[in-house]
Amino acid sequence: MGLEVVAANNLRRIDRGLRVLAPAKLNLCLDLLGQRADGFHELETVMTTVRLFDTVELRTPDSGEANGNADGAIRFTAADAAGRPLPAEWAPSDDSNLAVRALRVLFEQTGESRPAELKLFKRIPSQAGMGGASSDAAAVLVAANRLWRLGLSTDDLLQAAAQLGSDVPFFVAAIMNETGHAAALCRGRGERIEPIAAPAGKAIVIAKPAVGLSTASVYRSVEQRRCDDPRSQSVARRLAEGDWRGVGGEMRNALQAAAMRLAPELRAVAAAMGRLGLVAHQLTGSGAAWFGLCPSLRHARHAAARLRADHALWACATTT
Ligand SMILES: C[C@](O)(CO)[C@H](O)COP(=O)(O)OP(=O)(O)OC[C@H]1O[C@@H](n2ccc(N)nc2=O)[C@H](O)[C@@H]1O
Ligand SMILES: Nc1ncnc2c1ncn2[C@@H]1O[C@H](COP(=O)(O)OP(=O)(O)OP(=O)(O)O)[C@@H](O)[C@H]1O
Repeated sequence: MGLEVVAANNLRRIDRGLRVLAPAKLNLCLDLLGQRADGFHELETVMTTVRLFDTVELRTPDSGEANGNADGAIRFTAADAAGRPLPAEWAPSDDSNLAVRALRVLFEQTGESRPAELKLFKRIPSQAGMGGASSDAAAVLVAANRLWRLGLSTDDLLQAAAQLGSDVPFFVAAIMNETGHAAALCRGRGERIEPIAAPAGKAIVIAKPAVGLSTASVYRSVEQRRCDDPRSQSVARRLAEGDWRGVGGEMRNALQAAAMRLAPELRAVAAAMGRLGLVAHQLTGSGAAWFGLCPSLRHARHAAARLRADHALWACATTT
């Protein structure tokens, strides 16, 4: 069977299965509204997907291979974009990978398990605040539901997603979108999503130092757990209007100071971004990636090339 569009350009039928593009996200604004009794933080954050993707392939094993692949058995492999074995610091290549855990959560929720072949190709850097693991998990939930016609509603999928992580529901909503692109104002732990009808195609440069940051450690190190002047709602309005300079004028990230204390390397990244003529720049999520809004894609490409050549950073130019 050849490639055939199933429902959207980010979800395609492949032999015995589905291939899904799992996008990265950036937090254009992140406000903390206090710490909750369960230890999590109440958030208001504006998230957008960007056109940098991991690829998830989910298949029903060939009947010839079914031997030893019992009902519910998951054969999982993880690789880089070129199909080479994944370095351990990128993501686990065993059952602890969030993509595998997503399949198990779905099997538990539906009471139905299937033999499955799951392949993950990573491009999104890890411990970057770009939601790579969360997006992979969301891609698995959407793919499994479609492939095996499990009949879960969007609400069921969002509920399964919230069990896997605070960012996972945002990605389920994004991947279920026609275009695979989404922006949203997210509240609660991050799982309450209010979509923003934002124009796509805005240019961005992203850079990450070699160091990664653990999300839990960054939240633990925050000094001010409630923002005096939350800006996410205003950034969401600017984004809906396509006002990139307006977004740049108001955006901020309440986790940035804590991330910079834990990874002092970020000072050099911020300084390098500051010399590139960007509209605005800041940390995404809990880091360690840093991004800048650019006046054009050409500008973003030039900026990424300089960040790679002059500062030896992982860097890419992309769009929302
Ligand atoms: C930094 C962000 O990516 C911004 O979008 C998210 O807030 C983090 O989302 P995530 O990686 O899906 O996070 P989870 O896996 O749910 O939580 C990881 C850890 O981050 C902390 N955490 C996360 C979300 C939240 N609203 N408050 C928190 O304090 C908790 O210590 C938690 O144990
Ligand atoms: N599919 C996966 N991809 C990447 N990391 C994974 C995956 N599954 C589990 N992990 C583990 O989760 C950790 C953090 O994941 P990830 O890179 O998505 O976090 P992050 O960039 O901080 O994203 P977030 O914005 O959600 O906080 C990694 O260090 C890795 O050990």
